[in-house]
Amino acid sequence: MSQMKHIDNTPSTPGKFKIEKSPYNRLRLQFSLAKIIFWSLVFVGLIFVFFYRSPSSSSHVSSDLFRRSLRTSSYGGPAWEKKIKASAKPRSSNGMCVLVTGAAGFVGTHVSAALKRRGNGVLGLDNFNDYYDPSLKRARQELLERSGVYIVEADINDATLLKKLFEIVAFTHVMHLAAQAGVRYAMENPSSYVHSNIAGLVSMLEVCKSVNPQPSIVWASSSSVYGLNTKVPFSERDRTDQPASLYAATKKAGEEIAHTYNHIYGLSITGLRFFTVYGPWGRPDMAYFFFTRDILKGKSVPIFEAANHGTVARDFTYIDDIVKGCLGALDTAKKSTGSGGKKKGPAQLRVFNLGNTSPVPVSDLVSILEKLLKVKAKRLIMKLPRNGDVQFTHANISLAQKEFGYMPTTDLQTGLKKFVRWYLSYYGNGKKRAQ
Ligand SMILES: O=C(O)[C@H]1O[C@H](OP(=O)(O)OP(=O)(O)OC[C@H]2O[C@@H](n3ccc(=O)[nH]c3=O)[C@H](O)[C@@H]2O)[C@H](O)[C@@H](O)[C@H]1O
Repeated sequence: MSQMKHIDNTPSTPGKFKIEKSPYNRLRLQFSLAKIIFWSLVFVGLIFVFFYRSPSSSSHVSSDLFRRSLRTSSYGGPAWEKKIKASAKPRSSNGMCVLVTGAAGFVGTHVSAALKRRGNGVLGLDNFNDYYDPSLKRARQELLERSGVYIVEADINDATLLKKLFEIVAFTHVMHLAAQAGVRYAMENPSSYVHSNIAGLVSMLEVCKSVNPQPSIVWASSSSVYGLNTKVPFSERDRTDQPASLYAATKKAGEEIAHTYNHIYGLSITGLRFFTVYGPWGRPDMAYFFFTRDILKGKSVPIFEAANHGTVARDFTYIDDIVKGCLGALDTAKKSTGSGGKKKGPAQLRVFNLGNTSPVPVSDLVSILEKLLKVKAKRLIMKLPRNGDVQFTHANISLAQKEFGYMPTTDLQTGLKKFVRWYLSYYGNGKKRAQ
């Protein structure tokens, strides 16, 4: 301290000592100080405004996120509640009543329609984001509306809305399919995966744990959690700690989050690891879909190849088989044991592979499409990019088979035939094409 005092009192120049002695100069110094502070504040303010408003800063990502998924349309009112109740009403009084998130998505549409067909009450929820052509989602919505399924347009991060839905309807089950899909897109827009697959999942589980009665939850995990695992076929007991993409990492995180909510709150939770699901009304970002579009357009088709001409293969699984698996999981889901945020006893926690058990090389997929479309593909062999892809997937389905009789019956040739028929009828034979 005494040393500090010494330093403070020692002028670096004799002149400086004199300035501080004169009252006039002290006034001038205070005035200059005030000026410096003023201009510093102006400068800091300008920097703040620049970064806050800059389109290339991180705010771009958040505004993009907002545009893509936080769009929650206005809701409420007696007419709105009436629509919800009508959609969610099961045919028989003891029937299942299911909230399907991601209902305008590929799997969500098929599962919602199947549940409604067999007499369950179904309410859809979807944010209709533009990850891929939203008009396809709107067309799926029309399809569902015709069969009596209403879709509420909102994001799963909107907890107020979720709570409101549970106030209107005591859902027995939640089929949680809303997610940011796609393995490669995770490098372009990583925050969208965190937003939907992690924050969105937690938002949904938070509401489910606090309502009374708690619903049973079945949700979409992914074959991608096996990542760099090389032991085939992939079994639920295999390691899943080497994800190759952020998509896979968020799905793996989802499985751990599910464990936590099961453990603390007694929620009954079943995760389904889907293996490359394809079929009519599918996702335009997936290879079989845009290969079809590009073969018809005469554009080249990039076919990935592993090192040393290694085959890249997928356990492509047809949508109808996946729907059967989803319904089987819902039907065998036990009740949650907690209520109002408190656990009363141990609850069911399961994970199942839903695959086809017969991987097909991507080049064979292209050959099948060529035959069905009667057009030769312009093949462009490319090195498997290091952006999230794994070389192969192959499901062991014995667990799902044992638990609820899951047994896929559609081979790739048969499934693609149905897909191509739908594609041509939906987009027209070369007239209206997928974007
Ligand atoms: O099972 C899953 O959990 C995931 O399945 C799906 O991922 P993937 O199996 O990667 O499907 P998809 O992109 O159709 O590529 C198919 C094949 O074509 C190869 N492929 C792909 C693109 C390309 O340009 N060329 C190519 O050869 C590519 O290497 C691959 O071998 C879902 O998109 C994902 O959301 C998730 O659900």
